[in-house]
Order: sequence, then structure tokens, then C-alpha cells
Amino acid sequence: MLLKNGLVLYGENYQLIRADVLIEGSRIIKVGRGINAGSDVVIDCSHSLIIPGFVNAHTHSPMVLLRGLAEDVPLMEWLEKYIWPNERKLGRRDIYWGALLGLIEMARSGTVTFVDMYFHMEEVAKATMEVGLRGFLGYGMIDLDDEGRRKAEIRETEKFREFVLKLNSDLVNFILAPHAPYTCSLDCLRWVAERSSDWGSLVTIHLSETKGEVESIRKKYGKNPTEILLEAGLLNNKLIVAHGVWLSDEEISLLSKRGVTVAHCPASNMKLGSGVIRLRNLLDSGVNVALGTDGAASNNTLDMFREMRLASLLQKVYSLDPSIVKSREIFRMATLNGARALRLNSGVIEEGKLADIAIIDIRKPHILPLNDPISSLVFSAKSGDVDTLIVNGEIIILDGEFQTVDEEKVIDKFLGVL
Ligand SMILES: CSC[C@H]1O[C@@H](n2cnc3c(O)ncnc32)[C@H](O)[C@@H]1O
Ligand SMILES: [Zn+2]
Repeated sequence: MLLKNGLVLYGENYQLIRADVLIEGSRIIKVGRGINAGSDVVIDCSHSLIIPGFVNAHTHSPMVLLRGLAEDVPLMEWLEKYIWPNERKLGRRDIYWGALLGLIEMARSGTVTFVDMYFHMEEVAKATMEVGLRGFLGYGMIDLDDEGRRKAEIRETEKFREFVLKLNSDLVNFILAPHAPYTCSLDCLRWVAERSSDWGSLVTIHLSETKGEVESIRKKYGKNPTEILLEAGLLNNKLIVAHGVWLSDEEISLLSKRGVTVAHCPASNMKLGSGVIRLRNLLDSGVNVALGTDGAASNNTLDMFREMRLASLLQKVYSLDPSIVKSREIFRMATLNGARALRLNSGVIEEGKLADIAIIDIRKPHILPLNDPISSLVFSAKSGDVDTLIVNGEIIILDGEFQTVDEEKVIDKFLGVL
């Protein structure tokens, strides 16, 4: 496949060059001028920006089903009064259709890879293969200190891992996913750490999201949440913690030393009134910070353009310092840092990298003129500006049309619900 004559955001330094991008199989093999390779597919990019696709490092795709259902309440009330009772009513088919809608929304906003933890994950895996995005999928474990529940959660996790191994797919990857230190026992967390080591699996967990969480963990264990993960044997470079809003200096330095990734979810943190992440401290301490939307019930979209903008604006207004975080740092969080956390050779447009690419038609009044492409992406672009999406060298959206899935059928399904 040849992407012809585009404005390419090239390499880790995001140099803007006019060039062609040649893709063979799942990889970018050449970037340069005047490539003539007799390609089967040639996409004219003369009015387009070619960028690495986004990595949504923390979401729950089926939660689009609960969009707008629990508004204006803090996390624990949100979970206990609204979300958990409604989730108990969701069956396999609901999860399948919810995941399809969520994945379509993610693709339309330039996301190529996502980390997802929820229930009935076999259905999310099916949707992932149908749409063609790259998913890191985990069964969300909650044992509430109950041994019987723990055993059942372990069985579910093992079953889902078997399912993923049998799929033998380039796109569907298994990840261990205990929910949080306040819903998982130390025994459960220890089991996850041991399996992560045996299986070589990545792990994701919610951590230090609210002040209340930190207080309750301190009350229960006399330690902070990060120390509990340390005690369980989870603090290493296979771990992605979602949120990390209330981390102390000591915890930040521990996460940095251990190579842990923090998936920052600004919209969710603002909407649930959870707090403001110490982004500058995390970045300056060398922590790999990626970006996630969280679920659509606490966001209320899965749009990574919007997430980048919110991440930046939140830091500027909270610190009263517009220079606190640069747009390119935010863009890197949304792309390369997520890819690094997942050990993917992608997240930048460069020879040898996976062809996980978003193509944006810049002939839009809200984008032009392109004085600073990174600033345009972080502050001006939005979901729907992605014309063409390529994942693992396959075209998912071409000229605004899905090539893999019947988008209209999915939309109709949800209109039928009204
Ligand atoms: C067991 S994983 C899925 C579980 O997590 C819930 N959830 C979604 N967003 C958040 C969040 O920001 N903090 C804590 N828990 C969250 C979701 O509703 C599922 O129950
Ligand atoms: Zn979450």
C-alpha cells in the first residue's frame, strides 16, 4: 500500500515532511519522496496529514451502553448506586453490541489500539476482530475479599486467556485486569503478579483515583495504594495503572524506578470530580504517562483528540501556567507512550514500525492554516476528522467509510433501542 504525497509527522521528533509512505504487510517499510513501488493500493494524501494512530491506554468499551446514565456524582456513588446495578443486567449480546459501538467510535477518532477491562470479554474480542482494531483485553476481576469469589474470578481469567490463545490473532491480546486495590484482596493481587510472571502477561489496574480510595486503603492496610501493589509483587514494567491522581512524591518515584506506566484519564477525573493528576511531576520523574478515555459513562466519549485537549488545558488552568506541559508531550502520551507500555513497535511514523496510522484531511476551516500541526491535532482536530485509518497494515476506514464493519447496522441497532 502506498500513501502518496502526504504531510507526514515523521519520527519521534514529529518533523513535518512532504513524503510518501510505503506499507508492506503490517509494517511501514519506506518513507520518502517519489516512491514508485507498483503498489496494489495507492491513497492520495496530498491534502492530508499522516500521523501515528492513537493508543487509548484505559477504557471499558462496552460502557457506551451506560453513556449519560449516571451524571454529576462522585466515583463511589457512581459505581455503587448507578453503574454496578446496571452492569448486573447486561448480558453477552449487550456487551457485544456495546463493544462494537465503542470500537466504531474509537476508530472514527483515530484510535488504533486500546486497553479494555470489563466482563464477557469474549464478546469484546469478537467485536475487536470484526472492526479490526488492536485490543489488549482483560477480564476485570473483583473479589471483595471473598475466597469463593476470588476462585470464580481466577477461573474467568484463565478461561478468557485460553479463549484469546485459541484465537491466535495479531489484533487480540490478553492482559490481566484486577479492578483496583479496594475491590481486590491482596491474595488476588498476588495471584495476578504470579501469573503475569509465568505467562509474561501485561497487567492493568485502577490506582489512586480518588482521595477516598487512598484514605480507605490507608485505613485497611496502613499503607498507600502503590505500596500494596509493591507488596503484591505487581510493580514492574508490565503494569499499567489507570488514573494515578493522588500519588505522593514517594509513590511517583517508586513508579518511575519500577518502569510502571500511568494511563491518565483527564475527562473522567474531571467529570467524577476525582482530582488533578500531578502530570509535570510524573513526566519529570521519568514515569511513562499514556492517555486513556476511561469508559463512556464517565467521559462521555471515547475521543482521543478531546482527551489530549482536556489533558493539556487541565494542567494549564490548574497550575496557572500555560507552559506547564507542551502539546508534543501530550501528543506523545496519546501515541508513543501508550505503544511503549504495550511493548508495541509502533506509535510513530518511521521505517520498520507497525503500520498503525491515521490520515486526516486538513481541508477543514477549524484546522487551517496549519501553522503548527501538533497544536492543530491537540487543540483543533476532533473525532470525525480522521478520513482513513490503517491498523496493522489493513484499511479500517477509507475516505470516511468503514471497510470492515457495517457501521449503519450498528447505529440502527441503537436507534431501535429508542
Ligand atoms: C472490573 S473492571 C470493570 C469495572 O470497572 C468499572 N469502572 C469503570 N470506570 C471506572 C473508574 O474510573 N474507576 C473505577 N472503576 C471503574 C466498571 O464500571 C466496571 O464495573
Ligand atoms: Zn476505568
